[in-house]
Amino acid sequence: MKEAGYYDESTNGVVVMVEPYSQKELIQQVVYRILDANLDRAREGLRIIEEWCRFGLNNAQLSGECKHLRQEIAVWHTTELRAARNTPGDRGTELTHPQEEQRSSVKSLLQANFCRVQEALRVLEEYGKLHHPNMGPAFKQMRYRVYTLESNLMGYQRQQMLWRSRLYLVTSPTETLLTTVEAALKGGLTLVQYRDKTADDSLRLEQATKLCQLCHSYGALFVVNDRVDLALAVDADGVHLGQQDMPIATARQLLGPQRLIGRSTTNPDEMQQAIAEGADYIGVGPVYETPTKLGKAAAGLEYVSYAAANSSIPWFAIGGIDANNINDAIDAGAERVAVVRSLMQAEQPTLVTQYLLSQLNRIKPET
Ligand SMILES: Cc1ncc(COP(=O)(O)OP(=O)(O)O)c(N)n1
Ligand SMILES: Cc1ncsc1CCOP(=O)(O)O
Ligand SMILES: [Mg+2]
Repeated sequence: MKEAGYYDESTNGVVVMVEPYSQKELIQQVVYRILDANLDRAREGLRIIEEWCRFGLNNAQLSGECKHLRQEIAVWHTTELRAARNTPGDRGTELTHPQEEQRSSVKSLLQANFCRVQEALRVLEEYGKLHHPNMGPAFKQMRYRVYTLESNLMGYQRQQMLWRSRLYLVTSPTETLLTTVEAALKGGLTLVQYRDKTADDSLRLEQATKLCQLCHSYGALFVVNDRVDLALAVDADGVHLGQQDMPIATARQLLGPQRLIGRSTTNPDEMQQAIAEGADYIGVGPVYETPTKLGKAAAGLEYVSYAAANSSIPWFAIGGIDANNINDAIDAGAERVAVVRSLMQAEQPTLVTQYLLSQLNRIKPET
C-alpha cells in the first residue's frame, strides 16, 4: 500500500514523500471492499438456501438455480476486488443481530437468508455501477431471479407439506387453543386451520398470529378459515374457502400463486368446479352430520368413495370423524381426514393425533 511518507533504505534513511492516494483511489478502494464483502455475503446466503433445497427438499431444480446464481456471482469476484479486503479493520464483522443466534424454524432461517442475499445483490447492483457498466444490470437481473426463487421455494415447500399431510386440525374456540394445538403438533400433526366464526377481529388477529408462529416452529402448515385478509396479515400458508366464501380466482389474485387455497365441497359438481378453479386441496363432507356444522346435511361415505376415485388434488374427508369411525372413512377411500372435535375436545390431543395418524399411515404412501 502507498503511504504518505516512509523510511526508504535506498535513500539511506531519507524520508521520501510519495504521492498519497488520490481521493479517487481511496473511494475506489472503499467501493472494492463493499463489492468484495457483498459478493461473499450473497454467495454464502445462497449456499445456505441451496443446502435446504438439496438435502431438505431433494429438489434438483431449486438447488441447481442456487448453484447457477452462485457461479454467476463468483465470475464478478476478481482478484482486484479480493485484494481490497480488510477483515481485521472491518468493524461490521463484530456485529450480529440477536436473531442470528437462534432461529425458530427452517422457514425463518430461509427467509432471513433470502433477505440477506437480496440486500447484498441490491448493494452489488448500486455500487457495481461505479465499477463496471455491466455490473448494475447483471445484479438487478439476479436479484429478480432470487425473488422468483424465493417464491418458488416457498410454494414448493407448501405443496410438498400439503401432499404429505394426512391429518388436518380445524380449530374451534377454546381457552386452551394454543396448548391444545401444540399438543397435537407434538403428536405429529402437520396441518392446522384457524377457525373462529364469532370472535372479533382483534382477537382473531392475535390468535392467528400466535398459532401461525407455533405451527411454523413445528414445521407445520397454517391456514386461515374464510378470511384472505387475515391470512395475509399473519403470513399464513393459505386460506380455506367454503362455497359461500370468496371465489377462488379472487383469492388467488390477492394471495399470489404460492399460497394454498382450500375449498369445501359437498358433491361431485362442487369438487370438479373447485379443481377447475385451481384449488390446492378440497374438503369432502360433511361425511356425517355434525354439531360443529349444524344444519348441514351429510354427504355420506359415497361421496368419500367418489373423491377417492376422482380427485386429482389432495382431499380431506371431514365431518363427524373420530377415532371410532376413522377406519370406515379409510375403507371408503379416504387417505386424509380433517377433524374439529376429535382433537379440540380430546383429553390427550397428542395421543389422539398419534392414533389417527397411525390409522392413516397404514395406507400406502403417495407416489
Ligand atoms: C378442511 C375444511 N373443509 C370444510 C370446511 C368448511 O368450510 P365452510 O363450508 O366455508 O364452512 P365454515 O368452516 O366456514 O363454517 C372447512 N372449514 N375446512
Ligand atoms: C367445518 C366443517 N365443514 C364440514 S364438516 C365441518 C365440521 C367438522 O367438525 P367435527 O370434526 O367436529 O365433526
Ligand atoms: Mg367458510
